[in-house]
Amino acid sequence: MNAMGRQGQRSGAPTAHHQRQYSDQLFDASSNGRWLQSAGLQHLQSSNANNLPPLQGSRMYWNAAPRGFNGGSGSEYFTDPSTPKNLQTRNGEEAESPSRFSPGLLDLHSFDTELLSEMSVPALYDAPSLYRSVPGRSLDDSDTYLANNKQIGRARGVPDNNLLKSFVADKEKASNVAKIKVVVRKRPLNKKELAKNEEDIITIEPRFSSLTVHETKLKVDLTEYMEKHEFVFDAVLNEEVSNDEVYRETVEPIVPIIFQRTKATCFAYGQTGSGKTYTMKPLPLKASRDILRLMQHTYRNQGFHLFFSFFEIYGGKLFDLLNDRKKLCMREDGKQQVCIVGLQEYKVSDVETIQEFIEKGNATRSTGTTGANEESSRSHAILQLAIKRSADGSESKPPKLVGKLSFIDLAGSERGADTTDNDKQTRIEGAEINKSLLALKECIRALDNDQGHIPFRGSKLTEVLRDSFVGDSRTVMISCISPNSGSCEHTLNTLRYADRVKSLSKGNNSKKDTLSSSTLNLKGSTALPLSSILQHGTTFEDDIGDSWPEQADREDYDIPEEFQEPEKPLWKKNGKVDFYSMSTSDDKVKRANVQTKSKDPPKFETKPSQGDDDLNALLKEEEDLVNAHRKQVEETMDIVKEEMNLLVEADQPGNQLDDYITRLNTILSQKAAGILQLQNRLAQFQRRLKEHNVLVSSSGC
Ligand SMILES: Nc1ncnc2c1ncn2[C@@H]1O[C@H](COP(=O)(O)OP(=O)(O)OP(=O)(O)O)[C@@H](O)[C@H]1O
Repeated sequence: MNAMGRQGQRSGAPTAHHQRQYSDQLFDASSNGRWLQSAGLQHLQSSNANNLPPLQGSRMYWNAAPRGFNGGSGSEYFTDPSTPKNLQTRNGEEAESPSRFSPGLLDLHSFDTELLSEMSVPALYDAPSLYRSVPGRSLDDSDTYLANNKQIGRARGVPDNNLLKSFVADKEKASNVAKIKVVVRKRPLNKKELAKNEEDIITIEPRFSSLTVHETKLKVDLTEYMEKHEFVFDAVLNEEVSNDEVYRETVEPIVPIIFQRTKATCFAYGQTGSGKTYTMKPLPLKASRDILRLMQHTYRNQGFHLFFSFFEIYGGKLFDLLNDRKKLCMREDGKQQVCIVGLQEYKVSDVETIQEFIEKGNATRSTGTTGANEESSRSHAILQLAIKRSADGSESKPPKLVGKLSFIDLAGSERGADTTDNDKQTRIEGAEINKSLLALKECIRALDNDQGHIPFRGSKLTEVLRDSFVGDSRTVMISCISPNSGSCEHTLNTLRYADRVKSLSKGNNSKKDTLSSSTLNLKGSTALPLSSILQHGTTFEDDIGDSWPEQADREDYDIPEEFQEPEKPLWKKNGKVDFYSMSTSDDKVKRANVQTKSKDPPKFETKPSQGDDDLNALLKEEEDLVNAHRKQVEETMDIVKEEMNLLVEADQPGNQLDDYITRLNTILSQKAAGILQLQNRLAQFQRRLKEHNVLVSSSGC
């Protein structure tokens, strides 16, 4: 049975729309080989489209159970799908016809973002609780303020001084909302895991937005030891955190700024069964509620409208979830802007209608069963809330797009290696999913790096999201992790992915060259010692008031010194030792202490053991340094291996993948060169230590 059959596609009567057949891009297997060769991985070349490695999987059967976004709990599903055309609002009125504003050929860009008269971001932003979880708080609490807000209804007029000031202040607040926010959510152990007595290997320190993965490893002699991996993110949410709190931490802060010509994207990433759908489900409805409130209060009578669309990307193809899974086409116009041909967009003005649409869409989504999740999303579902505005307040002309909030429930990042089922369809699904996850990561990196070229064409997902990534955009990534020991490797992969996405997000978006950005990405994957962050003075108190605190500057403790400064002489004839500057803050503290000591006039050490002690301590430091770098290289190798797996499974080369491999190779060679340099230094040091010992013993001490 083909993919479509298995999805139970409906043959609902298509509405009359312009459609253009989209033919999937054919990928050149030879270029697949090229990038593998460039990475020195020719042996993986056989893993191309015609010869994929057997993907294992515990996916047993196809299951078209509805799932996806809705406003309810994880277990709520839509049970009574009706076609959107027949949708009625609660008060019996018919919902706006999709064709009223949707011309059938929906060009995501044809409605140019309107040049709005400058308008303040609602003072909702003033509430610190928007950034920190306060139980029971909702936008309702702000209604009184909003109703009295003098800016209401004035924004279109000539701004007076205060309004202007307020606008500037609000604008600043809006720009304080980081371009990329990475939040991690841990789910509780499930029944299966509890029954198997699986351990919870994740500890969370919410105060420092940090978490530790406790990985059990085996030594060569087969004794067990524990390796700790520490990570720090913008926020880390433990298993007790409610969906309301997740909303407050992630989406609530960006809702007001989509009225400010911002396009925001919120997506969940993680292993299959880690809680992505559970997390994403309630967010769109909560956001719609807040958007409608803002429209009805702050922006009342200002011509704003909310539009709703919901579609999925399955196997690289687009399907309208609100129009009987009608196949959609994507095309680029002359300005390289993406249009989704035939996507139904509905004007909505009440929460009930939105909920019905969400449920309707969820009911239509493609799901399957994986080992970790009986109802696994095998597609990326994209729910978009678009804010549009009628230019002159009248509805004679189509309204223009002002801002957009996209919610993406990504398909599970189950790796080929985890699946035992190697049926072709499953492999194609897996390859497509991995390809898009990889492409998404690349786009986010490129964006945050302000790179001129954003590799949107890496996948359908990124092509579709193109307009959410250009211009003034915000991205919230929620990384979902499973706590059980059996998921340790996946959890580490998810956290490394998240860390690499985050590693470039310092809020300043300064230009960085490709190489250094890649270096940072890779560095970011190395677990950050909490101690070093604390030493940088970042405290919880410092973070309060700053919604999305910037990370401590990683360069301070992550860039190997040998790449920054020329080597200094190690040991001078007068017996005074010059110390290397070290790369970690810990080491810097040590060095500072040692240097303070060495300010005293050097005394001739009569006890050889003292000099030896100093030198031995130094030798130990050198050894530690070499080991640290070796570990870093090993970790980098792990990352490269993981990326390679993804690339192979994604099975789609593309130019950006070539570039990516080249960058990884460069970083690896740099790291290897660094290790070699350190080893030479160590050997040199050992020679000098020997000389020193000879000197000391010949002086008769
Ligand atoms: N934070 C949580 N609290 C309670 N239950 C949760 C939580 N997160 C997930 N679950 C439960 O775990 C199961 C799997 O979650 P979910 O379907 O959201 O995973 P997923 O990451 O979307 O998987 P897939 O990628 O396969 O679609 C569901 O039964 C869900 O209700």
